[in-house]
Amino acid sequence: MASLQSVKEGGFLTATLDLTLPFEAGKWNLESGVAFDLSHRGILTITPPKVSALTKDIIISAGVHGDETGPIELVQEMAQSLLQGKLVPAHRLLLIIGHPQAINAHTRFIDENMNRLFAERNDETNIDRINANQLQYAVDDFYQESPLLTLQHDQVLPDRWHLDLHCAIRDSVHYTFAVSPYSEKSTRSGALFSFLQQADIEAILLSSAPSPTFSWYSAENYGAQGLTMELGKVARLGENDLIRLAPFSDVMQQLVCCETLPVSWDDSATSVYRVTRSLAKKSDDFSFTFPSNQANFTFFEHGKLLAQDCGVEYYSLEGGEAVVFPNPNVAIGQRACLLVQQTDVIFGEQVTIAK
Ligand SMILES: O=C(O)CCC(=O)N[C@@H](CCC(=O)O)C(=O)O
Ligand SMILES: [Zn+2]
Repeated sequence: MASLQSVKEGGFLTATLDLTLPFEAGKWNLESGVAFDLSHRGILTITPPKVSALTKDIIISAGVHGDETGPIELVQEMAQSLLQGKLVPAHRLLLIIGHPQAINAHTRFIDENMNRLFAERNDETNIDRINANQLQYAVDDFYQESPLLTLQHDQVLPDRWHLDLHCAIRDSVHYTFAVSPYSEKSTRSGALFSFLQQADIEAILLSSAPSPTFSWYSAENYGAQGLTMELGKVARLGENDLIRLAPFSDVMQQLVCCETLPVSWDDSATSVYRVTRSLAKKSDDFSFTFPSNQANFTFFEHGKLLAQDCGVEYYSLEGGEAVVFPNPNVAIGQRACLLVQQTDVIFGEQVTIAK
């Protein structure tokens, strides 16, 4: 079946991954008034039948890492329901399946980690860089060409969100968690944290420095409520336990289809961590003192030797630290792990760390 027809019938993922067929762009409407614009492979903009000052601009992306397939299945499920008219969105949506070549190859990336390519426009010397640029342009177009911009008064920007869905390589003390990228902009709203709690996300990590990730790109450049969502553990396409992700999937659907969600916060229901340090790999000598499959959020008491790199030793800080995303095999210069400590937050229109 031609790829555009396949998307119209709900096969967004299948058409995105079929690289034997040339890409065919298209725009169409459903009787409900929902409008679709397939502008590039894996990039689908959906406009609701009517917009108001309460309408959000929401990006939901998956497949930035090709082997993280549970989230890709969630995006396909949502796309299918919208394309077949079973769900009617209340907000503008950009659905993205980010890296078809890596998904087809069942690998995290082809030549280099695409989720480290969002700090700037890239020289297009490999497919990861070409795709990262394509995603940057798609985000730019979606936010900059929003009809919602004309509905806002006093230079207030539309309410922008970006959920970049991933899953973890290793086991984790918290099966689901979110990473909130660092930005000087107001990108940690009470509504965002309330959404995470309603969706049963177990923990939230507050980054303390800019990162070259996709969700950071939207937060930093567009003030979006951006998150990297870690949803379970990697498995092959079709072999994911989506039941465990059902609370998240349900509330994500409500986010898309309800004009507003109730906002509330219970300090005891979600663990919040602040990133104390990001350890960068400086040489091939880098090693951890624990196994490479150590679970995310494993806690180390103060003074424990965690890693060494060319004679420099890294010990856990006062109060102890937990390790997240430990990976000694990253490219030199890249993050080998995050170290985090639990923190209290003050909940309000924006969420801040309690000093
Ligand atoms: O499990 C792992 O080690 C990696 C899972 C993953 O891809 N995580 C993201 C987090 C991005 C962020 O810090 O916002 C990544 O490493 O790109
Ligand atoms: Zn990932």
